Amino acid sequence: MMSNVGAQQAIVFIGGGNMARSLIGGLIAAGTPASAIRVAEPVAELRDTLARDFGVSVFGDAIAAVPDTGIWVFAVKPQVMRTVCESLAGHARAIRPLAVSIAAGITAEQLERWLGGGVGVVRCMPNTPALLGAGVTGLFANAQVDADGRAAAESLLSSAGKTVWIEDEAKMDAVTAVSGSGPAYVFLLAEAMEAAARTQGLPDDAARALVLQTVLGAARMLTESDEPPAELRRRVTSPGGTTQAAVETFEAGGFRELVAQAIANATERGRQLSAAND
Ligand SMILES: NC(=O)C1=CN([C@@H]2O[C@H](COP(=O)(O)OP(=O)(O)OC[C@H]3O[C@@H](n4cnc5c(N)ncnc54)[C@H](O)[C@@H]3O)[C@@H](O)[C@H]2O)C=CC1
Ligand SMILES: O=C(O)[C@@H]1CCC=N1
Repeated sequence: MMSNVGAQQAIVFIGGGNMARSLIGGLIAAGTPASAIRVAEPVAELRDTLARDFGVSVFGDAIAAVPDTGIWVFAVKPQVMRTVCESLAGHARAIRPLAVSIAAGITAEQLERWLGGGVGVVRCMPNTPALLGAGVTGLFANAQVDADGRAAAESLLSSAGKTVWIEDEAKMDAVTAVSGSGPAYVFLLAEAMEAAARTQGLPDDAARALVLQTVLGAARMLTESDEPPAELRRRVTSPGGTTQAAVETFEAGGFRELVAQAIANATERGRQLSAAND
């Protein structure tokens, strides 16, 4: 979907790190003019790269960057969010921006309070495939956000991939644990499969090519066929064959319970990030 955010109001990213870079890349690729995007980032090297790669305006300090902007995207770590928001509260009262946060754990109530109250907040959780326009983002809007604000946030994040609105904010920590962190689980599986392939004597480059294309092919089957994962798995698994030997090993080792526990722990860490940084 084409982004039309840039045509309406300037966007400022507060924090120009990894996720901001992914989102900015997505916005530019979707047609948002670079002139509509500003980035406040204290690290000079990151500022220079963003300006060079995307042509966006860069600032060392958020206070200098926010005037005349309609959308503030908070892309700093949860640990610094309170300080950053409080430093902008005066400007938030004057400008009444739409505040969009991508920070794990930090709640819309916290963001609104730190910004001085009466601010529309959309709490989002994107993921790194945003860099390729292949991400997915969960979004939650507080009561101050009107239909136009929802549309603006959705347009912004849809440059990064698919969007899913979450009506119960308490579930945003689960979104973070499933899709925000999720790419890392797939990368971990790929790492483990590559190492195992080498253990079985495959050369490094062959191990890598076999694993990467298997992950890509399986992801495409998951998303391009109508079959559920269990059915796709069943079709690979010949009775008494090689896949059965592997899958039985996973099951015996508690693979499903381990995944459930990992996602439960990640969800709980989101809650802790909120409490610890209040
Ligand atoms: N990395 C990921 O896969 C995802 C990260 N997130 C969230 O995105 C946020 C950013 O994460 P990353 O991009 O990975 O971290 P990062 O560390 O790459 O980026 C954060 C940036 O904020 C800058 N910063 C620090 N203080 C600042 C200030 N006062 N004003 C402006 N900028 C300031 C830092 O210099 C840094 O470049 C976090 O809150 C994280 O929870 C959300 C979804 C996925
Ligand atoms: O690990 C984290 O806390 C962030 C949020 C989701 C992905 N990275």
